[in-house]
Amino acid sequence: MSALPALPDEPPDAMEMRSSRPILEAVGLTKRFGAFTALDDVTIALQPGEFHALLGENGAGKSTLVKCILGYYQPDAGAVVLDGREVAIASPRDARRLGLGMVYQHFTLVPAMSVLENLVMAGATVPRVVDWRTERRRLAAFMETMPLRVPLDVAVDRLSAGERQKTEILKQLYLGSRVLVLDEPTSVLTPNEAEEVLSFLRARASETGMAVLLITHKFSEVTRFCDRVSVLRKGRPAGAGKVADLTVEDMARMMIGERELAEAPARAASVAAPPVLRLRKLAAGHAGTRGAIAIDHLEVAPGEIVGIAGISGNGQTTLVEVLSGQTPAEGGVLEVGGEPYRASRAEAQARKVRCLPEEPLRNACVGRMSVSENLAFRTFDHNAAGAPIRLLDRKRMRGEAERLITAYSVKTQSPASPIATLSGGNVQRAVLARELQGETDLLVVANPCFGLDFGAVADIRAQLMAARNRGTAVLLVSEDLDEVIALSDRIFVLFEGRIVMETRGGASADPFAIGRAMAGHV
Ligand SMILES: Nc1ncnc2c1ncn2[C@@H]1O[C@H](COP(=O)(O)OP(=O)(O)OP(=O)(O)O)[C@@H](O)[C@H]1O
Repeated sequence: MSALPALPDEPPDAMEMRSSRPILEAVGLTKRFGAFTALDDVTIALQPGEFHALLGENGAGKSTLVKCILGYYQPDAGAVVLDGREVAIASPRDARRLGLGMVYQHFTLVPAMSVLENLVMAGATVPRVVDWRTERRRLAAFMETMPLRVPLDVAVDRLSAGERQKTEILKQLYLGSRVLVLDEPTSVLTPNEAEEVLSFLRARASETGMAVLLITHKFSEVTRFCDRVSVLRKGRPAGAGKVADLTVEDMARMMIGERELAEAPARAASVAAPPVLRLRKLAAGHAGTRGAIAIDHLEVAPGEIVGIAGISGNGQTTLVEVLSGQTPAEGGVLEVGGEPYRASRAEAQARKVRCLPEEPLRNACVGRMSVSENLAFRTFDHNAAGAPIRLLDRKRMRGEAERLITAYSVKTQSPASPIATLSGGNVQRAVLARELQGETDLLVVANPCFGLDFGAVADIRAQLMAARNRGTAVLLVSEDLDEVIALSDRIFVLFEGRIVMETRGGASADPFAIGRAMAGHV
């Protein structure tokens, strides 16, 4: 949000001055899942000291590629070459021993252990008896050299999302990773934290010769931090080059080919009407603890999008859990359509309330069940006319699933595939497809575009605006401030569980004022 500071002195292609032999090459990697080829003859080379972006739409094969390199999957063809020599990487442990590290989108730290314990225990070889005094001294000395700060003795579950992400990165540096793969590392960071982390890693790569492979959906991160880019489309190489020689449009075209993108419908004028959702003095969670909420007053009317802006951990999750029936409210008023609401499945059905929670694979799907079954969660127990049925109508379920898969461009091998085998972005599309079916009076969405490629972001924002224009009341809870501003009619800022600011959305919103309120400065 603030003006971006200058990049480190070294020019982007400084790595060309160094040895031209790549640290790491993945050559002709192919990976099949049954009859489906997720990765087809992909080659990528990382030079010492370079920051290399890996781009591709959801399901393009980015995670599969890095999982093949890091020993999570065994490729069906191709080789991984390290310092000019082919290496066998049978497991993630082998990768770690070779100095190949990864920072995932989800956290891999042990929540109950301290930062110190996590970093020491992550070592490739942990002695049977740990000399904690020596380990602490060594780690403290290492931390002294790091501009990223996290407290060593605090349990990881007490850290903010940003601190956890920094701990994951510090862990990899402490382990001495020479190649670092970052899977959308900034998705849980505030704009300032993202800037801090990427600037630091960029400088570190230039200084030490470490190569960084950055998986991202944000073009601004590519143009600002990366030297080169490789693009995948449908599992195949779709282009590569120096970032300095490419425009954002060039990279976008490589990703999507000739396809055209959805255009967001214009915001229709709204008509004054009584609110669909009404909260008064709503409390949930243990007062005074992280994540607890105490919301004085919040209303969402038909045909409006109300955005809840806030840094992760300020009560958004609890709010969505209360509205989706996962956490009970401890006091106050929660009404939908003018009546008290407890968010049971029957009530949600009757009042036409739909919800897209955070982490939909965990919170809104059963991973081992098929895409078709997951898409039918709302409808499997009644027929097309809405009457209850006793026997599952599998034919209708499959037909409906095929319709939704096409309408929402969900990439799946078949409606019968377990939903857990879909890429993250495609799970998100599938759940949104399910939740937007039929008439919806209230739609609660949490971080709807998290992890989505730019084409999917355009599709989903268009769907949300269309739902609003049809008269649905939409509560949009998002950590992406740009998204909240672009979509919302009104914005509320949540800080430590309370609404600390209300303002208009759209072009008249002041992102700096909202950003200050998000940080508690009002
Ligand atoms: N274990 C698996 N079994 C079957 N299919 C899989 C498996 N893992 C991945 N796939 C399929 O392989 C394709 C590539 O998935 P991958 O996760 O590599 O995509 P991605 O580019 O990382 O996407 P995203 O940006 O959404 O994370 C997808 O169509 C996915 O459904």
